[in-house]
Amino acid sequence: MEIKVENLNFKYNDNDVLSKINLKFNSGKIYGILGRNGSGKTTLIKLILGLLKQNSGNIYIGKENSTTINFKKLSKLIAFVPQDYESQTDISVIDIVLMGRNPYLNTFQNPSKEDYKICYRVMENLNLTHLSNYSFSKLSGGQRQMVLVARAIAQETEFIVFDEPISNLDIKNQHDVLAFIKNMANRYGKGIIVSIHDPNLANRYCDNIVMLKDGQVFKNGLSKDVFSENTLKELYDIDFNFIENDIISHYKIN
Ligand SMILES: Nc1ncnc2c1ncn2[C@@H]1O[C@H](COP(=O)(O)OP(=O)(O)OP(=O)(O)O)[C@@H](O)[C@H]1O
Repeated sequence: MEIKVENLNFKYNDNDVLSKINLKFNSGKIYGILGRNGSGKTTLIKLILGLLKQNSGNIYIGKENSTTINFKKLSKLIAFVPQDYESQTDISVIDIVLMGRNPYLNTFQNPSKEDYKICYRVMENLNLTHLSNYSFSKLSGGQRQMVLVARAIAQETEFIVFDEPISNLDIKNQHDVLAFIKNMANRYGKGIIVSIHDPNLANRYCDNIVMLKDGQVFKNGLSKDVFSENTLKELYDIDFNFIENDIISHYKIN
């Protein structure tokens, strides 16, 4: 499947946030979206998910236009992992993961044994089984993030969109989640769109990179072609060095 963004423009009130965005995302690849705070990464993700409506331009999810596709159908094609999700209610972890099965259920239909099996398998793969009866609202930010990843995987969609999935995670979990995501793309052919701040991790795990700057696509291409010391300096306004395969940033304190 392909997600195609065509000549997209979006404003909040009178402020241009995204202008003339043209992008294509394909199944089986990981696309990292980079850009400084406020550059429009979350806005682009919300537009793809149909949570915001563009002022002009089109987004195609496969052959369907995002403005006319029905929500249930969209939920079987794209899953979303938000930055965080605060639940005030005392809902258990397994019930959160089971929400990933909602697109496959009719109104008032309870999840089947098969739905439970899918959710428990995903939780086992993410080492979350021991948390299944915990209250979601009492977990740490990082644990909540892992549970939201599990919910998205249980949704069994062609694409998964992650908004900064590793921002709350310790270094080991950052690599675990990104390696897991990479496996989803390489082994199961899922398309992954992930907004991410760390260029080093993006370089290591993403096939393609989209850099947003001043509301426009600044660079778009294969990671190996896009990442350079000059490009990163232009994007973030600090110096970078490439040492073998690692990208090291240098911030001078005056
Ligand atoms: N609800 C809103 N109303 C008005 N302006 C908004 C709203 N949400 C975001 N913006 C503005 O839109 C611009 C893009 O925001 P967005 O959240 O897409 O950036 P981002 O690249 O995801 O940032 P970050 O890295 O900090 O998460 C920013 O200038 C922000 O102030």
